[in-house]
Amino acid sequence: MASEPEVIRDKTAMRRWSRSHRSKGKTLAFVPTMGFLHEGHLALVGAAGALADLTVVSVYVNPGQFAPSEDLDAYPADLLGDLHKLADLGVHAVFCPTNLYDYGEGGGRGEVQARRTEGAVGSSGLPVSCLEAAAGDGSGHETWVRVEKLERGLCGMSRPVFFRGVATVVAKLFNIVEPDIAVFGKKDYQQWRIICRMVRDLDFAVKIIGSEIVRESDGLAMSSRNVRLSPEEREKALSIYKSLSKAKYAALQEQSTCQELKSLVVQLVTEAGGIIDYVEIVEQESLIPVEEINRPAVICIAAWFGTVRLIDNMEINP
Ligand SMILES: Nc1ncnc2c1ncn2[C@@H]1O[C@H](COP(=O)(O)OP(=O)(O)OP(=O)(O)O)[C@@H](O)[C@H]1O
Ligand SMILES: CC(C)(CO)[C@@H](O)C(=O)[O-]
Ligand code: BAL
Repeated sequence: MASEPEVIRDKTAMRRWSRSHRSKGKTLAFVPTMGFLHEGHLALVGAAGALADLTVVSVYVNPGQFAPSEDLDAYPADLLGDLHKLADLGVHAVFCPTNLYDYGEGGGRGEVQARRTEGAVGSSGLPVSCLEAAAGDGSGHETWVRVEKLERGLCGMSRPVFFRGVATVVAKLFNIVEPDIAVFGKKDYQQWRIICRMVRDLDFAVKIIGSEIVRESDGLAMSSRNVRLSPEEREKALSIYKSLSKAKYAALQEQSTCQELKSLVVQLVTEAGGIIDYVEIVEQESLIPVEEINRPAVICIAAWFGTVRLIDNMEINP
């Protein structure tokens, strides 16, 4: 039986742990998560375990990537359950930071307490994240990593603070954990591409692995947010997978135009009762919209079912 992972809550202790193992020649693979782990996460952890001597998983719901109007407070959590699952997989350390944005007296605000300030805007006039909203005037943490073009479209349209928050927290986690390899899921396709670009552009010495989407047996992409769907919404949400599969078939067999493919997905999801945020077909690496599928593309969707916003995608390789 595998031994229990070391649970580390302090960022300095995390860096010390990593450095002590790295100084003995061990390689580290890292899987960042927001917890409430499901088989999708566990597949990433399994992939990570095969790629390095030691595996570190972080469990942290990052206020810096949620706008005050989003679902930070409703995000599901089950740390004990997560630790059991990670112990079964032989994970070596679980990083659950309590001081990620704490820079000491006078230099930071400690961890976020008050999170919600609807419609908060920063001094730049741009919407702020729950991190700045909690600090009141945004004077705590003020350094942000932005992957300027890749963050604009798709989820970036309706979540304007999301990707700078993700890029920033992942950069912080990389600086603390100092992994050799990090594994991200392709379910969050734009996020994965953004992290790859950030690592390239900023010369992080971390190899990024993109891991395939893990689905429920009926096709719904696994997501921590699925637990917030009612049984009826869960049924309706299946229209995402069904419509993407039909669109992929139509792209490959019938050479439909991208406009036709997008209309098909919009129609099927809307008929099922979903509210479309976006449906877009983009190049796999640049995420630039395409008119015709004559090169590797990916069809991406975000849609609401009740109060739950789900994302999914399917790569199309002509
Ligand atoms: N079904 C899945 N297949 C593959 N990777 C996944 C899947 N679900 C999540 N991941 C990956 O796990 C990592 C952590 O994601 P996260 O903790 O946000 O889980 P999540 O299920 O995506 O939650 P939610 O979608 O509700 O935010 C990310 O790299 C994400 O892409
Ligand atoms: C990468 C991540 C852990 C950063 O908070 C998060 O966006 C996620 O779980 O996908
Ligand atoms: N998996 C993406 C994290 C988020 O939606 O905030």
